[in-house]
Amino acid sequence: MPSHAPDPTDTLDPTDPLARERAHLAASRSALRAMREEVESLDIRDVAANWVNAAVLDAQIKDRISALADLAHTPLFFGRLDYLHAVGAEEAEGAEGESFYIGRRHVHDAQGDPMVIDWRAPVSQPFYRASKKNPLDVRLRRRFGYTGGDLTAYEDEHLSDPAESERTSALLQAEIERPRVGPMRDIVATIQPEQDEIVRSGLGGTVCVQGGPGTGKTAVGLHRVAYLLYAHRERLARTGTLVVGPNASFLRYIEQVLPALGELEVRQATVESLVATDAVRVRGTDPAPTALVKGDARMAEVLRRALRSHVSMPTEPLMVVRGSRRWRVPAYELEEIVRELLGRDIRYGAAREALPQRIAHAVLVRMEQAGEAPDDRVQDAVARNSAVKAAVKAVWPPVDPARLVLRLLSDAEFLAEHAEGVLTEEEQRAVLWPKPARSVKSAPWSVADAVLIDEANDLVSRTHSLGHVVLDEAQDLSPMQYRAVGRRCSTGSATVLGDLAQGTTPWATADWTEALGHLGKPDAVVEELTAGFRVPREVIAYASRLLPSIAPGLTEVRSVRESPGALSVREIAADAAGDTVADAVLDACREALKHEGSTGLIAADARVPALAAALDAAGMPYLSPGEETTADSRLTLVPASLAKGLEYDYVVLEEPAAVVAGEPDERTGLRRLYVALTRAVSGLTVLHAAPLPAALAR
Ligand SMILES: Nc1ncnc2c1ncn2[C@@H]1O[C@H](COP(=O)(O)OP(=O)(O)OP(=O)(O)O)[C@@H](O)[C@H]1O
Repeated sequence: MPSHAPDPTDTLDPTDPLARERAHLAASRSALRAMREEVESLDIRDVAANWVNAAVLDAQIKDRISALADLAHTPLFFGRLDYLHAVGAEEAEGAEGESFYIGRRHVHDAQGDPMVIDWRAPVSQPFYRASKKNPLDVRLRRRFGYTGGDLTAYEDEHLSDPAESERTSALLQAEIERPRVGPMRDIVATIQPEQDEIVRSGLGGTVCVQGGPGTGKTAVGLHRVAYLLYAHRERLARTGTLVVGPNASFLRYIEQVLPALGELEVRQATVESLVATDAVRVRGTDPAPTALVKGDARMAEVLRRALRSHVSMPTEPLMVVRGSRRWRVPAYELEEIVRELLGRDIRYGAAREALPQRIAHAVLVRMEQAGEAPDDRVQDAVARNSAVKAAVKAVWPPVDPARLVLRLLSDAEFLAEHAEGVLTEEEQRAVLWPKPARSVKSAPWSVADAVLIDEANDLVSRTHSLGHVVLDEAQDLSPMQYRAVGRRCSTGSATVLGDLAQGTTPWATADWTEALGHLGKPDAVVEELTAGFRVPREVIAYASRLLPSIAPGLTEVRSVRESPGALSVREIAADAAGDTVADAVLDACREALKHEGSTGLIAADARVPALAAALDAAGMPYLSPGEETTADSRLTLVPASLAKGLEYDYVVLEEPAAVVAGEPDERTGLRRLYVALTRAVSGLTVLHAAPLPAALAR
């Protein structure tokens, strides 16, 4: 596969391929400008009937204008495909194949002919999937290399030429090796075949991706939403899409990927923010054993029972007076109605709303039997009759979900009544608050409690389901949290991304099939990604020493990085307090900062204040995780608990033993360490004064 470097003189030669490609780039850019100008010049005064329409249209136009922006540093196209035959034509027809430029968005000329094809279009797919073994009718695949915004190189693969051997692409490799500054970026130019299969899998099915650190799970998930939005734009615009990530700093890190792909409407949230309500303020924390029980799926059954216990069987007949007549519905018949509603798979609130009409219907039957001919209006009126209302209130009272949970966590008897046979006595004691709470407002709600309230909410009235949800770092969710996410895609589909070896919660997922059951998607397909794009060979080999202790049986990541990576493990002297000497840490950071790109200083959460003070004292500015690295500010101080999902060119990891000790048990500690060890793109320096954990020291 020949690579072509630029020759400044040949830009003038129209027969030179690079010059021609540059000319196509220039022409595409002006075509894009023309498309943007056309939208900008739209006058909506005549078409918008009222100000609401006008505002909506105006917002859509603004979005469209920003989607049509030509970003100086994002190349308009990154590849070209020359087909052997016309797309869709029979090969025998011998029609000359067309050539297509593949880019982030569609660009057409004044005649409407395509200049650049969206990477998500069907004709673009072979750019990602075609190989020498299966050329997919592609004669030539060309990748473009850019320096700044300038097209400076290209690389050809003649996929249908048996004489040309298959080699890895230097441009692709260069893209993978490129140092990181700033937030996460898209990978449209270099999506790999196994990733593309996940990205383009249909909207109907849920896909779960197990993949080690840096295998591109997050990237794949985000590109899948972009793909689905392209392929099912109308449906998803109606139903909505959502990306769920572990914390706010992670969401900030990934937030620019979808807008860069032209998708501005995807909501991003944490599970906590999803279940948050105005009435319930989270300010409490649970000890691990409590959180473990509260996050257990059996809590859903306890809630269901507790809620249904509010329904009581009618013991009195109902008497409805209309005009001079009285209509009597006996208790046994009311009971039948209630039992029928209880037996149906409808929400508590929906059943409560249906009940007056059912009772009214029973009254109407009696009216008909007496020779009257009541119509629907009469039935409505009976349903609104005060006696009916009172009966409904007595039999099927309204329930406030937060109050229901409050009572379960405060009232040992009420809990025992509904947890009988579901939770052990010890488990019941674990979930009860030490002191009963008086009101929803003052209760010490925890994150796990908010999830319980969300479950109760859904039992009362169905949660709105979106069209597609991407769930990242899924391995850390409790069963109850999976359920919370699952009800937000109950009629849609999901992309579940995670790594069992990186689970650091006491309830971390041990098995994807079980987790997918909690999500309500038991039929989801589980795919595995094993090619590692982030972590260089030596570094991943070092981190993988932990795998047998933290997730036996998982496949080790195979780094596709060319660079072996700089790995340095240094023992340093401890100070009087037994801590690593801050000077050594600062020196290692200075050393790392000599390289291009970002540096992350990762340490046990408890060590962060001391390190922050040392950095301040040394006059070294630093960022918090998720804050954007810039050319001037490239050092981030990262508490180990926030490192998940993030990456830095160079990582200085302070005191592995402290990272392990920061967690309640050793396995979780080693998993936390595994996460910290796998954040580096180019180099990792491990500094320790305490002995290294045995699994690592091996
Ligand atoms: N096909 C690809 N081409 C170029 N870069 C890629 C590709 N796939 C992934 N990467 C890069 O590899 C890095 C790791 O990707 P990503 O964060 O998606 O991995 P992950 O599996 O979610 O990792 P973790 O388990 O640590 O959260 C990112 O910088 C991403 O851009």
